[in-house]
Amino acid sequence: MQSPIHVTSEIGKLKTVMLHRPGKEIENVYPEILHRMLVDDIPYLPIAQEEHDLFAQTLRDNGAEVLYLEDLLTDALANDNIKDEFLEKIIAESGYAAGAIHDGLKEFLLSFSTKDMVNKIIAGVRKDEIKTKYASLAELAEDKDYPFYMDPMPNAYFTRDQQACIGDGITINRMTFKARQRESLFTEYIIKHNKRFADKGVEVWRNRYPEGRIEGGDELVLSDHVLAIGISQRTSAKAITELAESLFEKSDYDTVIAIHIPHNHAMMHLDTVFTMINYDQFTVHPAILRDGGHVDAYIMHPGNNGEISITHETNLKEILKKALDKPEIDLIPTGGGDPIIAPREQWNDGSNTLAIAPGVVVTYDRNYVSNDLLRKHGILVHEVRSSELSRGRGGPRCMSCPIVREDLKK
Ligand SMILES: NC(=O)NCCC[C@H](N)C(=O)O
Repeated sequence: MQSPIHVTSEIGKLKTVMLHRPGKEIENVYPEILHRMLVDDIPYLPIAQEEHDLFAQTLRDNGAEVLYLEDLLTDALANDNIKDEFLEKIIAESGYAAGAIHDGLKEFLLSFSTKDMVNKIIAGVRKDEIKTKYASLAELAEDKDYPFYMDPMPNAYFTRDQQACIGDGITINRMTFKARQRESLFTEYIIKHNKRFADKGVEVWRNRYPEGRIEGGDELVLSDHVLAIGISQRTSAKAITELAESLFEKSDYDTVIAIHIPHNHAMMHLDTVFTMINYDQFTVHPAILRDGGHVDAYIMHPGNNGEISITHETNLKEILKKALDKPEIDLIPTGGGDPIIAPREQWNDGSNTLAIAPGVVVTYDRNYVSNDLLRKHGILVHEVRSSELSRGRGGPRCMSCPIVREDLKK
């Protein structure tokens, strides 16, 4: 049976992609919680939505089917029993497994249509929106001034991270920070219960329950047998090992390149500093390269007796040449490598390009130095508006989860 998920590269023509249109969750962020919510500023919602609609239209204009996370989840919850089970889980993961607040939240959320309920869960539930029949002292007195029972999910529009499609399967991710952990429960329900995916042979390479942390921004599908993964602020060596074991056992993937990157907010995932844009071309933020273009990379292959063999290599170009079987690799530096322009444009996701076909990318318009350089290297660049979307600290790759891409010609 043909899986509804099929992604064997970063660059094959994009056929189907999942997005989330930013909603009220953006307006439930205020300065005191910015840091914990993993954003650096508060986007102006009407403009963020306009920009996001233009991004989605750019993808459609180039032949991609755009699916929205909120619609996929709504359809997955069509059956009342599944909706009830989902509500129990999301309320428990929000901190209320039982009790008056649990009951109040459930009654409140069930008063909406399923679509509005999904949007409400993403937006967050304020304390003054529900009435509880009885509240314990802890519920009344602890965190009295905190306004939410259910926190908003302002990062939900970065649909890259909650999961990642690899080959005919998916990783449903255990995310690092509390602010994002509930988001991958949505993916679990979509894969299990949305008719497009349920019982259609989708392999789950790794689900959200093992201990190791992993996020899709670190998972780069370089080919039909090579995966690159960031060892980063968001993805641990443990999760990478578990994923490699699963892929080597169950899929055609035989190479996992784990690349160590700085562990900080500006470079939280591998795709904030390194993306594939053509058969032999990549964007790279110069700050991850030591003299002579070196990184710390660990190349993993299936070894003997189910073990994994690991070699340490450092020359990024050589690693990529070998993994992709190419005579040369063009590494295009963000901001031309300038000491001010490169970090400025990287901060606003100048390295975070989304390839929609080999040599064709979508980027933020604000990173004009990097965009011009891409053009000079022969890349076709579709720029999208980015004043507000970029405030969430993610770019076009972060905002998209490819579900189907065309295979590359061999
Ligand atoms: N793949 C990505 O780099 N996604 C960007 C996620 C930004 C979001 N504010 C976060 O910190 O998780």
